[in-house]
Parts: sequence; structure tokens; C-alpha cells
Amino acid sequence: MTNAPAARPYRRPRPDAARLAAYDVLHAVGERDAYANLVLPALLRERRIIPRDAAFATELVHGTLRRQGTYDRIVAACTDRPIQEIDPPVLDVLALGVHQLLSMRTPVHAAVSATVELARAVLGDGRAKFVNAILRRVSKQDLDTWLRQIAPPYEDDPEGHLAVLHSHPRWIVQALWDALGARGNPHDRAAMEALLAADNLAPVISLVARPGRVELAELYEAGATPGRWSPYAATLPEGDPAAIKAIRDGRAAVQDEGSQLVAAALANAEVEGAESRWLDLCAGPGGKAGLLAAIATGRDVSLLAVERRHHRARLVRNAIGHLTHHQVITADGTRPAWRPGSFDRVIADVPCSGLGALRRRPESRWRRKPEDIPELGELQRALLRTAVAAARPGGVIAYVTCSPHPAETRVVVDDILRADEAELIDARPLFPGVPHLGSGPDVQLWPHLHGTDAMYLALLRRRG
Ligand SMILES: C[S@@+](CC[C@H](N)C(=O)[O-])C[C@H]1O[C@@H](n2cnc3c(N)ncnc32)[C@H](O)[C@@H]1O
Repeated sequence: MTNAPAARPYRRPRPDAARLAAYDVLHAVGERDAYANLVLPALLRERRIIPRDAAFATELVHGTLRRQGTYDRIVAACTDRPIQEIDPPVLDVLALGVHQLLSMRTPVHAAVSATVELARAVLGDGRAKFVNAILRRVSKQDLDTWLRQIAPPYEDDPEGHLAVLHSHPRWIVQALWDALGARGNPHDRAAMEALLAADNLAPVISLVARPGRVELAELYEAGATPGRWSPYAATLPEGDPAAIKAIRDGRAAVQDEGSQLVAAALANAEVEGAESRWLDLCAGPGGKAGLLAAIATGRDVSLLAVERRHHRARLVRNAIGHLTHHQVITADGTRPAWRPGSFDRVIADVPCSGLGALRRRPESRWRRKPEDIPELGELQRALLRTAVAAARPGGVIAYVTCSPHPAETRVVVDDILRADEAELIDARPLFPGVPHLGSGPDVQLWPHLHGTDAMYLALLRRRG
């Protein structure tokens, strides 16, 4: 007989379903460039996670991804190991723990013990001890104290300060500041902070009632409330949009009000003479095409929607539904399959950096790189050139991005205007009742001013 204490039986770690789901999504985002807003809902459904846990996992994933850059800096301040030497899965687990500790109301004990349990399951016992030690250090201070400690003072480095405080990469802070026109103006620090803070909030769910297919009243009956700016908009304060019949059958859809406004502005711009054909040059997944097709049907006009990728063209077909006279083709919009000058209205909603939609794609700010901008610029110019050539004399062209980056907006438009084939027209009167539209003639919407994505619209008229 021996007096040695009995070895503790091995206990298999059992992380809770919500935190494990959150980790799996972060891992997929980091490992294979997945999009959290696509992976997470599928995973929650597949694992049949109950609504309360699903809401917790959603906040955990979105909040952690938005603030990951700042959380990594906090972790770095808690260890002597250079952050580059810590494996990404360990940083993911740590970031989930830091978010619970500093930005959610999870009690410290629960946040640490549940995250360590998760670490034991997905990283192993050794690395779980490291996670435990770091999280205990993080828990000693609140978020504001940490931020004061790790951010450079505003006076020495305004961009660096705001980048840490609001968790945006520095180059994006610079680009947004340029776009806001507030750079170097100390009075506009508040505007810049409001914009960065708005990027960290989940957007409200905006719905579009496609005209002629559904009345707004039907959406209100299903629990929606009136939208802010667009005549087609409703807001869903809570609940799953897919539970609404009109959404399920494609008569209505989820669509940011900014997108609705730019599509409506194109449809309502003055064009002389009879109209017969409109063109959407970059139509996938079909948000604007769905609205334009519905408006076009009411005016007995046909819409040609072009999308380069097959699967996205299929989504455009779904958005247009059973409306007749419209056509969707899978094609490269820079290689026109139509005669020049054959459309009355053309929209080029070009691929862009998406810096205006950071609220919706929590990981995108860390994934995008400054070198993406010139690369996208070439395609943006080629598409706008094709769009101008496709419009008939007197026809209107909408150049749209969901980015406010000057190199993707005004600079592109100015380059194309140099060919003298089109002129800019004032888009502002086509946004009735919408404040803060600036000095024009183009329009830039903002999350902090309008509650929309930062959509940009330049309206051009084809010269005769
Ligand atoms: C910003 S999205 C358009 C969003 C769409 N208008 C909506 O409201 O749902 C840009 C689209 O252009 C497509 N695209 C990229 N290059 C293209 C090209 N050369 N020709 C046509 N479409 C292209 C992309 O696949 C993407 O679906």
C-alpha cells in the first residue's frame, strides 16, 4: 500500500457550444479567409445552437473580430513573448477571452474559466495555462485603462491614437480621414471619432419593399417599422428577416438604405425622351438590380444585368424573380456584348475595398491591404469607361462604391471625365430629405451621419 495521493482522473475539457462555435468561426476566418457573416449562421444552424447561445456567439464573433487588432496589442502588453511568435489559434482564443473580459458583461470568473476550458479543448493543456495567465493579467484593468496605456497620445500621433482606440488599421484611419475632409482639422476630431465608433456598431436591419411587388404595409404587419430615408425602406428592430414571407419569396429583401438611395437616385435622374433599356454592369448579388428591375417593370423598361461570376449571377436572377422583360447574363462587363450608346440608364456598382461597409464585415478591416486600392482602381476605371460608352447621348450613368476612399471615388471619376464623353451632374437633389450631403455634385453617405453604409454616388450624363 502506498501513501501517494491518487492521480486526479483526466477530465475531458468540455467547452460550451457558443464559445466553441465562436472559436471555430474565428479559426475559419483566419485560416481560410472565410467570411464570418456567412460561416457563423450556417454553423449555428448546423449545430442547433439555441437562440440565447446563438446571440452570445454572434456578439462574441463580431465584437472580437472588429476589435482583434486592439486585443492583440493588449495581449502583447501582458507577455514578454513577441506577438508574432504566438500561434494564430492561441491569439484567437485569447481575443475571445479579452472581448468577454473587457467589452461584454461576462463576469471575470466565468470569462476566464470558460475560455481556459475552450483552450484546453482546442489548444491542449500546456497552451491553456498560457491563456489562463494572460487573461488573468488582462482582467486586472478595464478597457479604458488598457487603451490609455497602449495608445500613443493623440497630440503626438492622432492617427495612431484613433487606430488603437477604435480598433482600425492605421492606413484605414488615414483613408477615412482623407475622405471625411477633416484631416488636420482639430475641430473635426469628433466627426472622425463618430465615424470610427459607428464602424464598431452592428447596423440595424434595413429591408427594401420592391415596388410593385409588395407594399410597405405588409412589412410593417410583420413587425418592421418605417425606414429613415428611402421611400422603399423599412427597419426590422428584432427577429429574423427570413421569418417574413415577403422576404422568403423575394418581393422584399434585406438591403442597406444607402444602396436603395443610390439605385433610386439613378432611376429618378432626369433623362430626356422615351426610355427602353437600362444596364446594371456589376449586378451580383443583385440588391440594386432587384430594386431597379422592380422600378423598371413599372415603367415598361427592360433591365440587362451583367455579372462576371456564375454563382452571383444566379443570385441576381433570384433577386429579379419572375419579373418579365429583364435579362441576367454572366459576362465580363469590360467586354461589352452590346452596341455602344444603347442604354438610357447605366449603373456601375464596381468592386471596391468595402471600407464603407466595415460594420457588416467585421474581419474585413484587417484583411484589406493598402495595395488593394490601386489594383481595384484599374478595374474600376475600366468598368466606368464601359458604363459611359454604353449610355446613349443624354443618358445617365451612376458610378457607385461602398467605399469612401478618395482613390476609389473622386479620383476614378475625375480620370474618366478627362475623356470628355460625359459630365458630372448634381446628385444631391435626388436624395430628398437627406441631410449632410456636402458640397456635391457627387454624394457620400456616412454611417455616423445617415446610419447607412458609406455609399458613394457620382452621376454622369453622356454627352451628345
Ligand atoms: C460591389 S458588387 C455589386 C453589388 C450589386 N450591385 C448589388 O447591389 O448587390 C460588384 C460585383 O461586380 C462583379 N464584377 C467584378 N468584376 C466584374 C466585371 N469585370 N464584369 C462584371 N461584373 C464584375 C463582382 O463579382 C461583384 O459581384
